[in-house]
Amino acid sequence: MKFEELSILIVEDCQDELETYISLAKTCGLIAYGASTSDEAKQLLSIKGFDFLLTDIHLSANKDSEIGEFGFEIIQYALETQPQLTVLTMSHDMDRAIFERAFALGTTHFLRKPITSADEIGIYIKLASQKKIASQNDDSLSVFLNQFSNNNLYKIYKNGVIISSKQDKFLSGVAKNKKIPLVLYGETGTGKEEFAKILHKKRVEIEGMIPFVIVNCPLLDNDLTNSLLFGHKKGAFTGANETTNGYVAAANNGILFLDEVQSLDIPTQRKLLRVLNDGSYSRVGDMRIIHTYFQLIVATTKDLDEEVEAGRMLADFKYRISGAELTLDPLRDRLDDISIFISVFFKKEGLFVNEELINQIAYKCKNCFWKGNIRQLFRVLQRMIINSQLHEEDLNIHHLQLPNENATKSLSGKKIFACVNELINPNENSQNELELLNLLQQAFHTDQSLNHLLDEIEKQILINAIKRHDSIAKAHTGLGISRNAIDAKRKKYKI
Ligand SMILES: Nc1ncnc2c1ncn2[C@@H]1O[C@H](COP(=O)(O)OP(=O)(O)OP(=O)(O)O)[C@@H](O)[C@H]1O
Repeated sequence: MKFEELSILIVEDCQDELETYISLAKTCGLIAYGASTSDEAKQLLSIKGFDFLLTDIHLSANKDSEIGEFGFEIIQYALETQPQLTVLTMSHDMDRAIFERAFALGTTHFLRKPITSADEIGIYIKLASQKKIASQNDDSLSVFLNQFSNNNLYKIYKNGVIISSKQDKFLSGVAKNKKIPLVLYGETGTGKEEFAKILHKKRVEIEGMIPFVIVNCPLLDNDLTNSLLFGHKKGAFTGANETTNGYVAAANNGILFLDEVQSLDIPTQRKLLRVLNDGSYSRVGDMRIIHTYFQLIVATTKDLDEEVEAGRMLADFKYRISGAELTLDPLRDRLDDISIFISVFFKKEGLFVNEELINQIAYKCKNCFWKGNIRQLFRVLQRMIINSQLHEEDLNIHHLQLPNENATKSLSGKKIFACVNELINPNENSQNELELLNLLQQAFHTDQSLNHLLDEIEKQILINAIKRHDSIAKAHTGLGISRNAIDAKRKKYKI
């Protein structure tokens, strides 16, 4: 893979690694420059234009300073001074917070260190260039997206976020009623944060720029939680050299998004409750009462009623954060949407993929469990592109590598039926079990709508689980779905 005449700045604090990366980049035909601290990188960026930046995250500001996450500062500086630049980030640490912050700042791809081959650099440079061209070619993306949006079932945003028209309307309603909090339920990777961002976008369209503050609750450091959320007064504790405003102040007149809200401890819930009731709070080490008003969005992978029942969440807090509620279904429950996700993903990556290949990929993906949901699907598709580039072949179905735990079971229909039959003793079959066996028999011997059959089977499983547990709360836990999900299914199947 050759990239003649294109230049790259590589920032890496380990001298040996820096030299290796420069030499690998040169093998790809890139004109490569190196820097080992953030000050050096900024200096180079201020005097010379580059096509690409490849930066480590953990490095020092200068030769005398300690190592910190200065890579973020470099990305920010680079894109401010050279907005046309394409940024790639590398790190040993594939920590999700780092990953997401790098992307939020404008990174197009994230490479795991150490990088050992020129091909690896070449592939990512090629992918990054395609993605950049696709995002600049906004018109073609919009025309493409409109094909799907026009059928009125979906709204597709320019950044590729796909949402049902019904959900979009719902969020528009919440945006107009900014006193209503929003609770987003859903497994990991179902798009809760994306939905929160859409709500913010809708409010900005109505009111102009307003703050949007994201708090990843599990990452709040126990000792510093109060200070991070509510700010502190200078001198309040050792190390409090300046008075700070916390997240709640930063969200004033805007939106505070508490991700994984169930992980907040009880004292913090109590303090937040006061803010949510009348907007009042005080900084750590300060008696003065201050006010802040924001719309609250919380996201959770848990059933909040159960959190209350288990004593992990204050009933008052749950009551106060409840308002509008949206449950984002797992990908395995929205198989009809898989083709659209795949099409939009490739379009955003700047790749033309024909309909036949999209259908083949979708067919295979529909048999997967997708425990990481849309995030996991997109990673698998990204891996597919990388596989095709590594083999220097046009993208084809053989490049698709489904995650192992998702591998389709290779039992034939007859074998599955025999297994089920063995599990259920025919002499003691309940009406419900017989119904299930009938359905499976029909499924294997006649042509019927797959979705209809799966719905019918799901219904029988739910009826059985509710009967077996004699409690809806226990049934949804047993089935590994949320309370909201079971309620929605009960409504759908009129159970
Ligand atoms: N509706 C969607 N349309 C397009 N892409 C989506 C959508 N939902 C999620 N994604 C993709 O999946 C990724 C993960 O989504 P997001 O972070 O919003 O999930 P989440 O539910 O907040 O996950 P977690 O609970 O782990 O924080 C996004 O970065 C995006 O690439």
